[in-house]
Formats: sequence, structure tokens, C-alpha cells
Amino acid sequence: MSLIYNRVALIGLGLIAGSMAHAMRESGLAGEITGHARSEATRDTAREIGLCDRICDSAAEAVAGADLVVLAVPVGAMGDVAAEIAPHLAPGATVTDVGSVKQAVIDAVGPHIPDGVHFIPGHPLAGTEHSGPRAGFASLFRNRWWLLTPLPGTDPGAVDRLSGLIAAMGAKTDRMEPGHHDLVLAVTSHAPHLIAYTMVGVADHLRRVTDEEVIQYSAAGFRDFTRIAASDPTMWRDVFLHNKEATLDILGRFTEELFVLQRAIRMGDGEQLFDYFSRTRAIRRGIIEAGQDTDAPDFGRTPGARP
Ligand SMILES: NC(=O)C1=CN([C@@H]2O[C@H](COP(=O)(O)OP(=O)(O)OC[C@H]3O[C@@H](n4cnc5c(N)ncnc54)[C@H](O)[C@@H]3O)[C@@H](O)[C@H]2O)C=CC1
Ligand SMILES: O=C(O)C(=O)Cc1ccc(O)cc1
Repeated sequence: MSLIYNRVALIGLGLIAGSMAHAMRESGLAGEITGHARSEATRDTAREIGLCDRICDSAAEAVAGADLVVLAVPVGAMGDVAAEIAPHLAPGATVTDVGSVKQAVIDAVGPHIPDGVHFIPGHPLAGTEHSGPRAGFASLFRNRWWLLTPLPGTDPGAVDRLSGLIAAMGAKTDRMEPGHHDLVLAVTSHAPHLIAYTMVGVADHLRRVTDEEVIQYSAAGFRDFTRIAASDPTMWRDVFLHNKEATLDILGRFTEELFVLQRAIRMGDGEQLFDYFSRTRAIRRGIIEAGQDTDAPDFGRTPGARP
């Protein structure tokens, strides 16, 4: 594959920026990659592992002359970073971000973007529970969605160029309205993370009573909860504070459903439980049959594939 941007600046050098650096280097998509992180320790680590071509001590230095700037910091830090880099952005450059929330980032970053610079908010739907400059890997985005939420009137050429970079890193792009993005992600990612955090908290209380049994004998479902609950606390604090309404809406609905099931258990209403679980099983099977879960076992869709 070939060069798409001459100079890419990565602000924030964690899992996502690191994975982008590896993916861009693997395929020669950027002429030069500069990087900056707020903490000296992170910059030192990034230098030590050769994450970028140049690690800069200031964000201003990193973005100077860049034709693509990627904001890869926690959602709550996006506005301050945008204010800091704004006077140093090159005319015609594109600024994108990778934040898990879109409307709040647009509100915080948008006002700082100078005329003649394209701002194209984005969100890769790919990640792990690991963070920091050593966490990134080139294949993170492969076969994953990367949503863009461009504002009306954004230069289509700039959006196509960024989409080209994302596709070259192996991801699939789609476009969405920011408010809709935030609602969809509240259902599919933000509320589930909060539920995982809560469930691990509950088990932690119980563990004191049951002498470590909960963790020792935990089956796969609970292990997944503990993996998710090990995610970066700063990042997730910011997600909930900046997608407050949608997350509270979904958690309200979740609580109502939970009470329905709780009552069915109390009343011994096996039929209601069975019907509910049959519906959710059909939803999961529908997702797999539509080929929308690339991680799922094959279930005989492909002739000759192992089940
Ligand atoms: N971790 C995940 O699974 C995913 C994260 N995201 C989003 O990507 C963004 C980055 O997340 P990760 O790479 O996972 O985080 P990370 O915690 O691995 O890295 C964040 C980096 O930002 C730096 N930083 C923090 N505040 C800063 C500031 N004010 N100025 C400069 N640097 C600063 C930190 O030093 C660190 O290098 C977040 O907005 C997050 O919501 C998006 C998709 C998946
Ligand atoms: O590790 C997991 O299971 C994730 O869900 C990763 C993830 C976290 C945050 C995002 O905004 C997108 C993806």
C-alpha cells in the first residue's frame, strides 16, 4: 500500500495511537509520524520502543507541518488539547479524534479549529482493556468498524482521504450522526462496561465472605466481566461524564428489564423467563447468521469449517 499522508501527528500515545502508528508503519501509509503525550514517562517509553519517527516534548511541535493530526487522549482532555494545538495547525490539515463519545468531543474541539482546517470526528470500535504506549498492535483495527461523524459541510475530499487511511489500516468505515452514535454506543459499549464494573464490585464484596471462591471458580462470562472492568479508569470516567444522558437513558431501561426478570424469578414464572431467554438467543443467532460477528464460532455457515 502507499503513502496517504506526508506527516501524521499523534497526540496521546496509548493503545489507540500506538496501534495506529504500528498499522501505518506496517503499510507505509505515512511519510513521517510524530507523537506527543503529556507525561514525560510516556514520551520516554515511546522513544525507547521507537513508536514514532519523532517524539516531541510539546503538542505544538508535534502538529507543526502535519497534514493529519489525531487526538487520541481521554475524551475529557480533547478540548484542552485542541486549544493548545490550534495556533500551530497547518492550513488544509485534517484533525480527527478517536474518542468513544462524539457530541461532547465536537462541542469541546470544534470551536478551536481554525478556518481552512478540516475537523472529522471518528471512533474506532476496537480496543482492549490495556492502555499506554506499549499496548498498541498493528492488527487492532482489522475487520473492525471505524465510525466517522463529520459535520454538515465538511470537505468530502478530506473525508475520503481519512476513510482511505482507515481502510488501509484494515478497518471498515461508516458515517453516523454524532447524537445517534452516542446512543448506539451507550447501548453496545458504555452501559455494558458499567454493568461489568458493577458486577465485579458485587463479586468483590462477596469474595470476602466466600474466601476467594468467586474468582477461583469463575466461568467464562464472569472472566469477561473482570477483563472489561480492568479497563483504564480515566478513559471510562470520561466516557460516562461525557455521554451522560444516553447512558442514563439506557441504564434506566436496563433497570426496568432487570426488575421484570427479578419479579419472574420471585414469582417462579418459568414461562416468562424461558420466553425472554428464547428471544435473546434468537437475537444472537440472527447476528451470527447475518455474518456480523467475525469473532463468533462458525456454526456450520462455511462448508468444511470447524464448528
Ligand atoms: N481503549 C479502548 O479500547 C478504546 C479507546 N478509545 C478512545 O481513544 C482515546 C484514547 O484511548 P486509549 O488509547 O485507550 O488511552 P490510553 O490511556 O492508552 O492513552 C491515552 C494517552 O493520552 C495521554 N494523555 C492524557 N491526557 C493528555 C493530555 N491532556 N495531553 C496529551 N496527552 C494526554 C496519556 O499520557 C496516554 O499516552 C480515548 O478517548 C478513548 O475513549 C476508542 C476506542 C477503543
Ligand atoms: O475491550 C473491549 O471489549 C472493548 O469494548 C473495547 C472498546 C472500548 C471502548 C470503545 O470505545 C471501543 C472499544
